[in-house]
Amino acid sequence: MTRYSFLGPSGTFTEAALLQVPGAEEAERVPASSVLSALAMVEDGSVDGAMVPIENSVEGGVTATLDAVSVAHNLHIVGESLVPITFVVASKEPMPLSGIRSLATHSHAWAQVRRWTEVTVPHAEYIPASSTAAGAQGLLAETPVADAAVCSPLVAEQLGLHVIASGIEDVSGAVTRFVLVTKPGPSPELTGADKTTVMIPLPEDRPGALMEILEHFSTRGVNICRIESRPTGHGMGDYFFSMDLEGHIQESRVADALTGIHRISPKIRFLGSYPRADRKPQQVTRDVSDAAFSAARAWISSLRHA
Ligand SMILES: O=C(O)C(=O)Cc1ccccc1
Repeated sequence: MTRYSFLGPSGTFTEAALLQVPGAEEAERVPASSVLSALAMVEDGSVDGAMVPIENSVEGGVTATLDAVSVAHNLHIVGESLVPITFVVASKEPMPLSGIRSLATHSHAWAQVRRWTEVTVPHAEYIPASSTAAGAQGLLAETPVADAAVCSPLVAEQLGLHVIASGIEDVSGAVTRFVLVTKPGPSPELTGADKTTVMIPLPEDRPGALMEILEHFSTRGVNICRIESRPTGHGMGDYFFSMDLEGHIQESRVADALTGIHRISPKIRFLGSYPRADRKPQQVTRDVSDAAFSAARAWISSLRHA
């Protein structure tokens, strides 16, 4: 039976993301207490894959995931899921908002309700929890971790908690993007609506290196849908770029752009090509189509072998 780890316990947004994976409902789902331990289970072979948050439409990248996946040499992204995020405030017994002195939740959730909490419960202390579901569960412990929790409506319902306020997110319509990570292997097949994730170390002492890298994508019509710089941890000013591109490594324009970038940044790492969660088909202009690339290659080859 397939085994997947995820940021648990049951009822997290990450589990909702995992449940979008075909077959995950029947698979064994192994809760982990952190993103890093979910990924470690993939590395040590105790699970086949891990679902972890990577990017939020309001807060940006999830640095723990970006860094872990980019730096590890034995992890590969094979899929993505998008989960709409909405939060409630829940407590064990009914209570007025004015009575809340402490709120337990995950740091990403806290970051997304800061304005609401500042205005509505300004004196409430933030009690960090390893996930929104863990924070909610903590209310039922013999010594409750907090007066109330910020969690999903589903967790509040599953645990029989009282919902004191709902829709408390500062920006409505927020979505979190999660990735399914496995050990390295062949990428899922080309669907025509795919993404590719790469990690590109910025070469030192090369003025204009970032511009040169971006030009390779630009001239081949490869759209960048996420770009983030992260410190390598090896010294001040030493950075890598984490990027998502539209397209699949099996498409010439993507492969050709990465071939060009390899000459500028030989330590570039390919982290996977996988189907887009929104299935939005790729519009490829004629001059960067696979057919255009193979016609160009055939032409050069005919010149070299004449
Ligand atoms: O704590 C959770 O439920 C998670 O899955 C992490 C998270 C928290 C807030 C928004 C998105 C993901």
